[in-house]
Amino acid sequence: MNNTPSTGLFISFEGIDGAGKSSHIAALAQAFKDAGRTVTLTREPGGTPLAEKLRNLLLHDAMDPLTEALVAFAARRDHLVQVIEPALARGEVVVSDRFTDATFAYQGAGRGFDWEKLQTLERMAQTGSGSNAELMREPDLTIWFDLPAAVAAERLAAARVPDRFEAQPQDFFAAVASGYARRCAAAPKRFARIDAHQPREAVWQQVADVLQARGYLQGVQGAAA
Ligand SMILES: Nc1ncnc2c1ncn2[C@@H]1O[C@H](COP(=O)(O)OP(=O)(O)O)[C@@H](O)[C@H]1O
Ligand SMILES: Cc1cn([C@H]2C[C@H](O)[C@@H](COP(=O)(O)OP(=O)(O)O)O2)c(=O)[nH]c1=O
Repeated sequence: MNNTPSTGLFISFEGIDGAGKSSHIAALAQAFKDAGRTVTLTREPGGTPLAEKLRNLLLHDAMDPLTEALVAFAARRDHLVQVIEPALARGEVVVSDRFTDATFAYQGAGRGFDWEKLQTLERMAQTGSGSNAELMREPDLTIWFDLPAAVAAERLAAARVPDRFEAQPQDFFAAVASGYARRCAAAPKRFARIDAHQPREAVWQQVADVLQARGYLQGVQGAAA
């Protein structure tokens, strides 16, 4: 039964590489579908043909930190205009694997790029992307998977061939994690911190509890595979 409101809802998932996001994003999308909502499941960098090309550059070509930030925000702008805003205007649930907090965490805290300049770019890229010219679009909820960098490294070593970011040393990911903590402290209402250093079922339960507590989804069943 669908008794959730049919206004658009924008949820982002964040965390260092290997934090365990991917294991839960599809399950959350399915839970919304089971509740009768239409879901747009997407990711950053990416989500449109142009942004996927920019993703490929970002993940594989060396570039300086400003270029990296500009490429990330260029991809984000296209993603917002082409996909996220239209879906929200249709009343859908948009679930994005990463959004702007990743740029603050990776390019800001990780690469050391100036935080205030990122805030300027954030305002430029995320304002006026939809019908409201004044609105700076942000997620309604950001689910942050917090995991020590050493644990994420162990998980990834067993899992996949690293890309340009995943190949970074553990110190880089400790810095990235501190960037997420800083963004969380600055926007405590938008952020929900998940203790990702738990078995999958316990992590899923925390995600379900957050959605229930915020009134976005009632009686969430089942754990991620
Ligand atoms: N709670 C967990 N405990 C142990 N391993 C996990 C857990 N969640 C995910 N993993 C494993 O860790 C690796 C990284 O998970 P993944 O979901 O791809 O992370 P992310 O999408 O955040 O980079 C995968 O091999 C996955 O199977
Ligand atoms: C959105 C975004 C991601 N990234 C990085 C984080 C990740 O290492 C990488 C891609 O993210 P992700 O899709 O999580 O990688 P994977 O599919 O391999 O799990 O891009 C940035 O550096 N800046 C950004 O703005």
